[in-house]
Amino acid sequence: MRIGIKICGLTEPAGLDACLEYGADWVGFNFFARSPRYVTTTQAAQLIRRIEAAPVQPGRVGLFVNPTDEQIAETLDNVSLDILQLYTTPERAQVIRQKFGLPVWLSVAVSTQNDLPTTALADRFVIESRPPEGATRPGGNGLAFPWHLTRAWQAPASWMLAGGLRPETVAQAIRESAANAVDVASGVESTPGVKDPDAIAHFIAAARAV
Ligand SMILES: O=C(O)c1ccccc1NCC(=O)[C@H](O)[C@H](O)COP(=O)(O)O
Repeated sequence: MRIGIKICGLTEPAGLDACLEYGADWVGFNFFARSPRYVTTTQAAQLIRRIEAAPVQPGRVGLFVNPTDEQIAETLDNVSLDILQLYTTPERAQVIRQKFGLPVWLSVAVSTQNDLPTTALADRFVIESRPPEGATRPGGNGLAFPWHLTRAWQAPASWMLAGGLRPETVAQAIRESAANAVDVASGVESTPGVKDPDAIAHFIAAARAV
């Protein structure tokens, strides 16, 4: 099985170029202003020009936290995205999907088995750790949940595993969770918001070797 890999929160060319060189399937651009990985639409559009010049192009995922229609529309006017990753309710995600005509990936915060979704309310679920009390953002906290929780789950749609993955843990996480796709942000960074090209290379190699 080939594991799908998303590297999230690209902010600068070196990190993006590593994703292109080592073959990430998707790259994520974070439009949540309070994130250390936040990019403006101008920055995202500049990075996407590098993708457009590449021979093999990863999918472009835009990440939004409780966005208004206006925020999404303004972003799509300036940035060519393939997928919207949303931190919002399933109902709102459906409305956004209808309105903008792009696949929607819905992030789901998990700490117990009961948190796992049972109906196909998105094109894909991003199954990630519930943020700790007092967290200032709903994702990108570098926190893992017990990976075995997803093993017996009858997933109603495609999904990917996220939260606290690192080059040295991703293989174990895939085995324990039975995920066929993974998502990482902070685990491949040298400092918050700056990707480490070597860590990206190691993460992708480790995941693909499972
Ligand atoms: O990265 C952020 O700062 C962030 C802010 C708000 C919502 C989501 C955010 N990140 C999401 C991701 O990058 C990933 O989907 C996932 O949460 C993995 O993050 P990490 O635990 O850092 O690998």
